[in-house]
Amino acid sequence: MTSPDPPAAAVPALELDGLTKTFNGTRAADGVSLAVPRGAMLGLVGPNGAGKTTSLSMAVGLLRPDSGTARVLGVDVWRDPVEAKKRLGVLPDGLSLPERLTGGELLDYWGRLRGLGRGVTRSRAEELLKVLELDGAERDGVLVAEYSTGMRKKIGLATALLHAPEVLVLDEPYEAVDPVSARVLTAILRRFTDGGGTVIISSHVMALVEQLTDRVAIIAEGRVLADGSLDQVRGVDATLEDTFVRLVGAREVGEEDLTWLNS
Ligand SMILES: Nc1ncnc2c1ncn2[C@@H]1O[C@H](COP(=O)(O)OP(=O)(O)OP(=O)(O)O)[C@@H](O)[C@H]1O
Repeated sequence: MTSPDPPAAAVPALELDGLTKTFNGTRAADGVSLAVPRGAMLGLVGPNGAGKTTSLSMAVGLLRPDSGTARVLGVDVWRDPVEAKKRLGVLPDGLSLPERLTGGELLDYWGRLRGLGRGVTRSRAEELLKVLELDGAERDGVLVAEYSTGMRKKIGLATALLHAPEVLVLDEPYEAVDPVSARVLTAILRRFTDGGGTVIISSHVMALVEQLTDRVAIIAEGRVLADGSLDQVRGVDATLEDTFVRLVGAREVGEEDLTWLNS
């Protein structure tokens, strides 16, 4: 007898099980397992080269794992990529976008790829450009090729949101974004989770993760070292940064290092 399917609400928004990836003998991800409940905002933190981008790329169908599975709302990303990707909005690391289009033209193109109607795409694109303060550039006919780093991040986010996904996976969404736009981004993400959506972001900024997210996972050398609610991971009287440094290990700059920098 097969066991009955779990109720829909009990199925995690994102479930990673034993994801592993080796590049040229280096284990970038070494059995990464995580379950992110629906409606949660999870911050994925870890030092440079910890395996965050590798894990997120495998989680969203951009990088094939050597082993392990990734499920979005119960749908296997690698077995049923079309169905899984309908539910996913992704801001990948180093996103490459068609360059010779304005932001509005890019969103129009993206809407077609996503199978959205013309009218829906146009009204959502207009709203996204306005909220993300890219409407001025649009009026001036600025091409994505001419966008600043922060503007590229914002238009990338707009492409991730356009089809109204249920799960957002954003690799360093706040990187290079000015403080005013960062507030807008936070408001969008909060509204998204308030409406039942789930957000996974990676970031190096511990204070931001502490302020924004309700769950956190710490990853180092391709392994998840801690995962849970903020209080579970850091305890009640430690900061996330303290916990991060304790788990990952501090590196000191010794007196004898870089002495040639002293004048
Ligand atoms: N395409 C690739 N080819 C070879 N090695 C890779 C590739 N992508 C990642 N790596 C290696 O895998 C490891 C994990 O890299 P990854 O980019 O996942 O780390 P990260 O946690 O996202 O780092 P950062 O915080 O610096 O962005 C690193 O050792 C990196 O050099």
